[in-house]
Amino acid sequence: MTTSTNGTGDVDPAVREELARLRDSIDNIDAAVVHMLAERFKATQQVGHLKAQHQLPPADPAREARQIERLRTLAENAKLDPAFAEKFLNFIIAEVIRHHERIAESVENTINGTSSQAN
Ligand SMILES: O=C(O)C(=O)C[C@]1(C(=O)O)C=C[C@@H](O)C=C1
Repeated sequence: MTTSTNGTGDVDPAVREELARLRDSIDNIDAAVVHMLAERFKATQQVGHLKAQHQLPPADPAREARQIERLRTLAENAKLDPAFAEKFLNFIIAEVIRHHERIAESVENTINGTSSQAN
């Protein structure tokens, strides 16, 4: 293995620059992911309210199966591990379902005249 230190323990400036450039790109991607997730959760909050108002169940396993199938194909085409893409989507959906359940409880409590609020 080659070393990028110059013998005094300092990292080669060219390597340091390349690392900084790549980290800038990673920071931009992470920011985009956060913004996209925020938009997704804004949409799913609205779905949660719609479902609660019309007594629809928080989870829709058939819809999830279609989403997973679609995301796995997208991941394969993008050379991303489809198993990772599936785990990531399941992780997000589990959180969405938790939010849906909280919203449903809150709507029920409102109908029954008991307090508490979810947004
Ligand atoms: O599409 C819905 O019905 C949703 O509630 C959204 C969503 C999702 O996060 O994509 C969440 C829960 C359902 O099981 C399926 C999909």
